[in-house]
Amino acid sequence: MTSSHLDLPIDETSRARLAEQGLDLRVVDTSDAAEHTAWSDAVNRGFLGPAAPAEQTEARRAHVQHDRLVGVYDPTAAVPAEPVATTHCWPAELTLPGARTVTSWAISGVTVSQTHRRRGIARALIEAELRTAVSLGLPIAMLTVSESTIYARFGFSPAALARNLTVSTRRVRWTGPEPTGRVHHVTPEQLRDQGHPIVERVRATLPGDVGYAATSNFWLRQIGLGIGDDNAKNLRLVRYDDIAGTPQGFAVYQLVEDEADFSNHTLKLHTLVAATTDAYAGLWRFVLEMDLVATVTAHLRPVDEPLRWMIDDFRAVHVDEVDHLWVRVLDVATSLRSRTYAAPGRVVLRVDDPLGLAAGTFALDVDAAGQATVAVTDDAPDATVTVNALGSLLLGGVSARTLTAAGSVSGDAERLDEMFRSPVEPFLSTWF
Ligand SMILES: CC(=O)SCCNC(=O)CCNC(=O)[C@H](O)C(C)(C)COP(=O)(O)OP(=O)(O)OC[C@H]1O[C@@H](n2cnc3c(N)ncnc32)[C@H](O)[C@@H]1OP(=O)(O)O
Repeated sequence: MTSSHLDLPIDETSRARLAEQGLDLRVVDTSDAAEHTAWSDAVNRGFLGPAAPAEQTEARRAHVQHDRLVGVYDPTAAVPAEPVATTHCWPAELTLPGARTVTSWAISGVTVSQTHRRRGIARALIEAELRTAVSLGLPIAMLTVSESTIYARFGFSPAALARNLTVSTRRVRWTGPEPTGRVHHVTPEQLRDQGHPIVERVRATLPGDVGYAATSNFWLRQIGLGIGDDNAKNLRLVRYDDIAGTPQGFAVYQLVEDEADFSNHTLKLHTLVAATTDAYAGLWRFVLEMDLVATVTAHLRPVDEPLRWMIDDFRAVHVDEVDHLWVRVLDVATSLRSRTYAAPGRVVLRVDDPLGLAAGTFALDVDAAGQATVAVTDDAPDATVTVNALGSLLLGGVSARTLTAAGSVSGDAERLDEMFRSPVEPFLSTWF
């Protein structure tokens, strides 16, 4: 990296563009409680949430000390200290196929006040963050989205999908493996220490997953210890230990009563993380066979979830698929080098990028072990891809044939699929 993300100055191009509108683009000083509070209040309002109590906002400040917060300020606004637009970015580890990780630029907290919308402020902010990531030497930017209509224009594309499941548990008989371990009810404090190492073990091999620290609000909110979590009291936590007593998985859920029929509860499964297939079976079976429950809903589950192959009624599970992790390649050679490939070979890729950040022609040579070397080349391309398509292909979960049909890939899709497809479907297990 050329510089730390905390001391890199604000992007000059976007600063100048917004200054023409009388707006001031700057990095928020997180050591200044009032400045952070004003930024945080703007984010809450931008995402249509309630105002947060002062002590919660102050507690959150500790969690953003290593992040880059940006605000756009309008000196003519009635409350000029409160930004009219925000972003929140930090470097995070993204897993790629082959259990490789690459530090990428996570972009979050993108809001523009309703009073200032549709005059190019979000565009200035996003383009600034892309150039910031390039300045930091980070090859990829990534985000999760509130609406799937916003980010393609900036070169992002869905790279890991997710599923929401609804299971009619009365139709289900378990036909999967007999779990050999044991489920324990645990406290949030127990899971705080025991659960995060399991999350890390899974993340290390799961393309699309993104790392977060054991002290982060991302982790703490999953187990009911997040700041200002009104729902925490409703959460139930279980841990799965293998036959030797080693924790191998956990689940977090809550129960919702049907007031007309006490035997008709819904179990909302918030999280189920399993580092072994035995733990996976043990936790799902526990959830599916709970008395007084007729429906299990599970949000944010992997596309290749084995569950339906472990019960006798495939149609007891209703599946809804959504986009989840969006990826934007900034440095093609480093991105392509940062993963392994399913088949050896050579492919010359031309990458088209309207923003000009990643455009070029690159020769990808993969050896018998799946390791890549990448070089800029003048050779004729075997395939041409948009930068959006490259982001989707990079994680291995979207086929080049599909993207050819969609018009974002042309050329030798068959060879791209042989090389790029991942045996594990990419999945991001959190929101950010
Ligand atoms: C990673 C994240 O944080 S995801 C969260 C995104 N934020 C939200 O959903 C909060 C509520 N919405 C907002 O705060 C704002 O409406 C934003 C951030 C979505 C857009 O901000 P604006 O400043 O109005 O966008 P801006 O004027 O820069 O528009 C940029 C482009 O995106 C388009 N665009 C903006 N918002 C939307 C939208 N909601 N849906 C589709 N297109 C959109 C514009 O038409 C424009 O297109 P063009 O440049 O190709 O002609």
